[in-house]
Amino acid sequence: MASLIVLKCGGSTMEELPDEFFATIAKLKQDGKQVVIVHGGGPAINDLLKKLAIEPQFIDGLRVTCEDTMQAVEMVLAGSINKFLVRRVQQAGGKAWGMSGQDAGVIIAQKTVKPLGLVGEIEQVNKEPILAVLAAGCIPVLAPLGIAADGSTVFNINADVAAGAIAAALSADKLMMITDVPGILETQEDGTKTVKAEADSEEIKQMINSGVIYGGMIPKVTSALDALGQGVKEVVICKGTVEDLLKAFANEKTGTSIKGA
Ligand SMILES: Nc1ncnc2c1ncn2[C@@H]1O[C@H](COP(=O)(O)OP(=O)(O)O)[C@@H](O)[C@H]1O
Ligand SMILES: CC(=O)N[C@@H](CCC(=O)OP(=O)(O)O)C(=O)O
Repeated sequence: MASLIVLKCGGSTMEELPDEFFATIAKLKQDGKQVVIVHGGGPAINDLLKKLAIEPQFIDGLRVTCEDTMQAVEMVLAGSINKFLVRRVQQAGGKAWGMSGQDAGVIIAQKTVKPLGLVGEIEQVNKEPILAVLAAGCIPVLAPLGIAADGSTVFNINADVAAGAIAAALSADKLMMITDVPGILETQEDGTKTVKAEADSEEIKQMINSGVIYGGMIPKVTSALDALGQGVKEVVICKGTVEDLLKAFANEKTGTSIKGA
């Protein structure tokens, strides 16, 4: 298959990604590149919970998900955000096929043993439905939900974790984590912040321990390392500018590049 890139679009970017972002993806697809989008939606879930008078709660960056919260998560991720992205791709001339990890059993998950309620841990990713969507000439747009093996339960899955597992199952050439910062930032002695061009697993562990990497960046880098351990060639953390996309597909450096040992 042609080179395949998984794009994880963070909820933090939903209102920021310009038309040119989607036009570039549609053009890359026309040129024979394979693109799979996995999206988040944390801020939009928080907005809906606020309207429902439910206080969002997180442990280590993961949402504590009671049944009422799960309903809101499903509405936002599989509903509004997923279809918003489908419309953006189609407005840009591409053909998008929105689905969640529940559909066709793409993400089989089980309830985490952590005290997080209906948060799922991924047991298996079934890549065939994604490959079928690609073969149909469409761009798969996936919401990070999982389904129990017996079909009984829907689970909330962090989008970075879902994107890493999907990239691994597809043996993607690259996983691009598109977020609201241009890469992993480090503070220099003079106080300026610079993007770290490359990071390996040792450096990442040190940056987590020293607090340089915190909050929402933690699931990104841990999922990146997991994906690399499972055969993904490179993970890039970046803002997803048109330049970032073109460089990534041309195999040039952009943002922070994380490579396996
Ligand atoms: N070293 C770091 N460099 C850049 N961002 C960092 C770092 N450590 C933590 N972050 C935080 O991670 C955030 C991105 O994660 P998150 O808010 O979960 O975004 P998304 O919705 O795109 O997944 C940044 O906005 C920043 O606040
Ligand atoms: C278990 C868990 O935390 N799920 C996330 C799923 C969405 C997500 O990850 O969105 P971002 O990419 O915008 O962070 C949540 O409920 O917020």
